[in-house]
Amino acid sequence: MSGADDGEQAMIKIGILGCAGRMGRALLAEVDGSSRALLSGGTVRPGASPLVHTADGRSFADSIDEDAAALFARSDVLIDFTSPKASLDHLALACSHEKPLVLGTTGFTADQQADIDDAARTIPILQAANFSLGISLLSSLVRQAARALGPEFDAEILEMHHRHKVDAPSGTALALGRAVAMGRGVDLDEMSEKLRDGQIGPRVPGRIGFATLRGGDVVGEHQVIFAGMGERLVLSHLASDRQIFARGAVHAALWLATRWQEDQTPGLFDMADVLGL
Ligand SMILES: NC(=O)C1=CN([C@@H]2O[C@H](COP(=O)(O)OP(=O)(O)OC[C@H]3O[C@@H](n4cnc5c(N)ncnc54)[C@H](OP(=O)(O)O)[C@@H]3O)[C@@H](O)[C@H]2O)C=CC1
Ligand SMILES: O=C(O)C1=N[C@H](C(=O)O)C[C@H](O)C1
Repeated sequence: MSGADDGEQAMIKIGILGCAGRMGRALLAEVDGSSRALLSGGTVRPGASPLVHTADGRSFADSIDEDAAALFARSDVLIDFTSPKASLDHLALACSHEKPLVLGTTGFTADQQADIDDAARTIPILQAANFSLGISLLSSLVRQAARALGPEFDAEILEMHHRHKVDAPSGTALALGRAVAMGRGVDLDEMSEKLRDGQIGPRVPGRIGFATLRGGDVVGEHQVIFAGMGERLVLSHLASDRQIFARGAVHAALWLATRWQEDQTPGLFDMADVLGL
């Protein structure tokens, strides 16, 4: 593809960190099928096989290995859906190579999140706990509902995911909790209630409750319940195909890389920035 003089956009080279995982494989398929992106390669954990198969039967082995630094060097933008520890290593590489990073990993501690916020002063980072279009819209609806209903309506957030998920509550549930807190003008850390067991007493007014379910192959389901006296408002999102997250992440990577090529300014962005919400 040429580019500049015929008005076409240049292809963006995307590297996939942790490309053998559930999301990594979905991302390989998505980048491979994109008309705007070239796959610059992927990483696997040291010692793991570099041969990766996607759900639709495609096989990838070229430029897949354990050398994350080399992948950073040959990519315009990197996408990371791994684990908090691996993501922090990748964050350091993104800073030293001055490359934009799309972060989909969830389950960061407050200290790890502070490191991400710091790095965003040097490079552009797009972080989202959920790359689906539906959740981006749901977050703004939840904020609006929380503002309109006030704390007299008890807010409870319920999520269910597949049996392999290792963090709880899900990053999306926490983001929806932040949307409730923002709508009410309170701090989620002060108001959240994540554990209930035994003689817990009546519900404390104003708290934002979380409940976690795990099982089978559930891709990702979230409900935000506003329970009042005599009525309940239930807002929900059901993901039935993991590919929606990969599609959103690749769209975000193209947006972030283009932005970086145009103005070289760092910052921490989310899907609302990409979608213009
Ligand atoms: N933001 C969003 O829209 C979404 C976010 N997620 C989040 O993405 C993350 C990953 O989820 P999922 O794909 O289901 O998990 P998986 O466990 O299937 O995938 C993670 C992959 O990362 C690999 N990995 C870990 N460390 C390294 C490393 N240092 N170098 C290279 N590869 C590494 C793992 O390898 P190994 O198996 O050898 O350990 C594994 O293949 C989770 O935090 C999840 O919550 C998931 C879906 C959507
Ligand atoms: O681990 C998953 O699978 C998912 N994780 C994300 C989260 O923690 O919110 C997003 C999605 O629901 C799938």
